[in-house]
Amino acid sequence: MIYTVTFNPAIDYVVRLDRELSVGDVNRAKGEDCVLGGKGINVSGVLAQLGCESVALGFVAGETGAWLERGLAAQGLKTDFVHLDHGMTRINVKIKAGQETELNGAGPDIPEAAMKALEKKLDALQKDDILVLAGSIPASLAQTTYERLLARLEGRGIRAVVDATRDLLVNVLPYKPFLIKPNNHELSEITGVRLTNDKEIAAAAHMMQDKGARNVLVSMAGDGALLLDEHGTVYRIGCPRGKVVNSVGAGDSMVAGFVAGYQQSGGDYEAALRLGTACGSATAFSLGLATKADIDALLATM
Ligand SMILES: Nc1ncnc2c1ncn2[C@@H]1O[C@H](COP(=O)(O)OP(=O)(O)OP(=O)(O)O)[C@@H](O)[C@H]1O
Ligand SMILES: O=P(O)(O)OC[C@@]1(O)O[C@H](CO)[C@@H](O)[C@@H]1O
Repeated sequence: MIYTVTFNPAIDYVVRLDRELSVGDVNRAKGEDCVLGGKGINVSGVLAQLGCESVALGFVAGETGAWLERGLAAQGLKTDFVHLDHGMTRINVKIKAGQETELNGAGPDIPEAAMKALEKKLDALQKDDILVLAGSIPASLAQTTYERLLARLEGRGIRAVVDATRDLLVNVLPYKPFLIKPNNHELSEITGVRLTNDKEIAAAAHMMQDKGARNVLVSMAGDGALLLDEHGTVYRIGCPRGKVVNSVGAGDSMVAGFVAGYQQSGGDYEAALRLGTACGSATAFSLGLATKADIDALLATM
């Protein structure tokens, strides 16, 4: 089974402007949509499109949390959230003007009792299960939070996939995650190296592998992705063509496609990278997350 964990789910309020955002003025929207989000939840959504069952874990709070939970159930997703007594699941504002601007909330505090409730759920994981830890954590939690979960699960044969930034990601490396997926900017920030070409990106991916990551998938938005697999092979893939509508969730879709592709191909990394790319790009070319039809249509062109 695949489990995703979203510490900080969100309702994504996507606002479209027909001009550039004018900071400090009243901006009138051309239209708006609400999309259920948060990185792990997005991974679960795309996995479902690909025919892979998953359970979305994490924390929800307040009326927005209840709305999110109902919406996911209506989409047929399995969830098993810890309910927080205080605060509300955040609403993240995504402004689609000439450029994309995002305003992500801090999210509700997660008390120790709620952390323990999540750990109890994770204790039920079995050998060969996949655990996806994706996205930010509320400011009240330590940057060792993902590390704490992997330390508890160590030695149980669970494959961890981690999509996070800075210390939250770096701290899990000693626990040998199956996959990490930084984008090129995040990788540059972590390694402290300016990355200007594939050779430099591959070298930075090797640095992450030396620290413990088994597979390193570096996404580069419209420039595609580079994979350094656990055997030391580097794969480079470009993007299929299309019109970018909303790239929010493209990285999560790539993670979902990679995991599904890996499982469905019996461990073929090239196939995993191809499906990951099709999913990432199909989401970038859609308003919300990619559907199976969108993904299949792009795969046929690759
Ligand atoms: N502009 C684009 N055109 C085509 N494909 C794209 C574009 N942006 C993203 N993608 C696809 O999605 C994948 C992941 O994108 P990206 O590198 O932006 O991830 P990310 O930074 O984690 O994104 P996010 O945080 O918005 O989910 C890319 O490797 C590519 O396949
Ligand atoms: O604040 P985080 O947790 O880093 O990112 C949250 C978020 O931007 O990630 C998803 C897209 O990847 C959105 O659905 C959501 O709003």
